[in-house]
Amino acid sequence: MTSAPDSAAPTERKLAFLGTGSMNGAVLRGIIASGHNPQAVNATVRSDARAEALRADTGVNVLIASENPEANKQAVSGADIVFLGVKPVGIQALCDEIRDSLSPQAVVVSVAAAITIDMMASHLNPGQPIVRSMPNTPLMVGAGAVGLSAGDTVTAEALAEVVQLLSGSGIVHVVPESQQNAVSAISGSGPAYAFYLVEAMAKAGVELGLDPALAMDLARATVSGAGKMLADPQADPAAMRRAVTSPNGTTERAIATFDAEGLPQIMVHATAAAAARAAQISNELA
Ligand SMILES: NC(=O)C1=CN([C@@H]2O[C@H](COP(=O)(O)OP(=O)(O)OC[C@H]3O[C@@H](n4cnc5c(N)ncnc54)[C@H](O)[C@@H]3O)[C@@H](O)[C@H]2O)C=CC1
Ligand SMILES: O=C(O)[C@@H]1CCC=N1
Repeated sequence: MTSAPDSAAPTERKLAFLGTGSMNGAVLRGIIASGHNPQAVNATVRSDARAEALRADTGVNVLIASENPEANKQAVSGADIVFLGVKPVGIQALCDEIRDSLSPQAVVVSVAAAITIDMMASHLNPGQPIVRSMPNTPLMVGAGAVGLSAGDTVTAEALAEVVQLLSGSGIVHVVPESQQNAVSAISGSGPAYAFYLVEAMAKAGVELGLDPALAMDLARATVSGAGKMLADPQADPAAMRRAVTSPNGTTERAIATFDAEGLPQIMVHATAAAAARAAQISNELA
């Protein structure tokens, strides 16, 4: 068992982000926006352009892995918490690469879909603390959702530290690892469903005769505004929907059409397909 050393203040703890693309970049931006010292953070990327953007946005130390073969190893040296942000197919090779550069107490947090704690453990040193997470990109604006599952060598204190770190930019739930594919299908992929809804609403507006730019502006502002209303943890989406739906009015006709054409069932099918794909990727990479 390991425990998080208490030598540094939480905002000074050394962090490393390996593969700082869309998702790990969103986690990093959320953590920096919530007050973590950027000088305590190393991040690796594979392009100069991404390195420049990340330095400008966050002030963290950026290493370019495509130019420096030691970048990932250097980034994790002395780190307390290491976020793995490459595609699922690359996680195990990344674990092999950094295994002997990690401090034995460093908590390895993967953001990858489908990669189990056991799959990572077999590519890291025995006892290395491992957390499997499923975050989402709204973390970058302080409105994310994260599911976390801890391996059995992660202490309660170390898990609490990861929860605290991410809680500054979203809600965090600790879930059994067996539920991670479902979390991925709902909140990991979910921002894409909301963006897809905006695209569909804008297209529908054009069908109704609106100018495309106007239709997109209305759709974007509407979903964004509804999202802000939902940010209150007490918000009840069904009650909020009813408040918009006048009896025998216009909204009622639209919702009746969604129901008649099976939108709730489509959501069940779509998320089942996403979760099944995660299980399939696990099997392919095991
Ligand atoms: N994009 C999303 O909304 C979400 C993604 N995820 C997970 O996040 C992971 C990354 O996905 P994205 O961010 O979408 O992909 P991405 O392609 O934007 O980010 C991956 C980054 O890693 C870099 N990279 C690859 N190998 C590297 C190496 N050896 N060293 C340093 N950098 C390296 C790539 O250049 C790229 O910038 C995946 O495992 C995915 O399952 C999880 C939840 C949501
Ligand atoms: O599409 C994917 O596989 C990743 C995992 C959840 C969101 N993006």
